[in-house]
Amino acid sequence: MSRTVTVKNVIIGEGTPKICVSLVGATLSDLKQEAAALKALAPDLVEWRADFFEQVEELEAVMDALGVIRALLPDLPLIFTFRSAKEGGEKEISTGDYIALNKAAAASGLVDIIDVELFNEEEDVRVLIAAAHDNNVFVILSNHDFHGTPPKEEIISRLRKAQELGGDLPKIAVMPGSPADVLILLAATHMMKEEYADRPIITMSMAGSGVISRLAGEIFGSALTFGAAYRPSAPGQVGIRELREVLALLHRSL
Ligand SMILES: O=C1C[C@@](O)(C(=O)O)C[C@@H](O)[C@@H]1O
Repeated sequence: MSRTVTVKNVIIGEGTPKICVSLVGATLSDLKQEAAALKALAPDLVEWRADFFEQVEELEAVMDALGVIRALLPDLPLIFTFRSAKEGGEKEISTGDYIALNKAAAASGLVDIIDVELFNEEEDVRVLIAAAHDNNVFVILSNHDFHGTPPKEEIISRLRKAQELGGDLPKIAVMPGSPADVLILLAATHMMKEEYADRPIITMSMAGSGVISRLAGEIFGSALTFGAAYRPSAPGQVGIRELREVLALLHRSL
C-alpha cells in the first residue's frame, strides 16, 4: 500500500494536510451557489454531504445533482458522503438504499472518493469497497463518535480495522469531553501513523476544544482536514482561509 493517495494531482499524505470543504445545501439551487462560491476558496478537495440534500431518497435526483456539482467543479477531487444519522448525519436510510446510493455514486464516473461508514455489516463494507475500486474510486472508511472519545487503543483498533478491510483512507472523528480527550485522539493518531498505518489516515477531535487536532495533522499524522466555507458540516471546523494560514505556519516550523 502506498503512503500517499493521489487524486486529481492532490497528494494526500504528503506535506501539509489537505483541506476539504463540504457542500451542505438542501436543494440543487443551494448546492449550485455553494459550489460556485467554493471556487474562490480553492480547497484541495470537496465533499458533497448528500445527507443534507432534501431529495437524497430519489436516486435520479441525486445523480443529477452530482452531475451539476461535477460540472461546476471539474478539477477538484470530489468525495461523495451520505452520513447516517447514527454517526452525526442528517438522515437515516435503509441499508439497501445506503448500498445502492454509494454503488451508484461509485459507478457514476463523477466522484473520486466515496465515504463508507465502518460500522456497517462487514460484508456490506466489502461490497462497497469492491464496487468503488472496480470503478477506480477511492474509499474513506470512516467512523464518527459524536458522544465521546473512546480509549486510545479503541481508536487505533478502529483505524486498523478500516485499513485491514481495504479502506484507502481510514478516518475517525470523535467528540472530546475534556482537553485530555483531545490528547487521546492526538496520541492515537500519532501511534497509528508511526506503528500501524501503511496509508494516509484522517482523524479529528470535534468541537471547540478539538480544533487543535484540525490544525496539527502534519505533526501528529492526520493527512486531511475539513474546513468550513459558510456553514460547517461538523462542530469545530474553522474557516478555510485561517485554516490554510495555520497549516502553512506549522509546516514552516517543522
Ligand atoms: O467525516 C467527516 C468529518 C467531519 O465530521 C468533521 O468533523 O470535520 C465532517 C464531515 O462532513 C465529514 O464527512
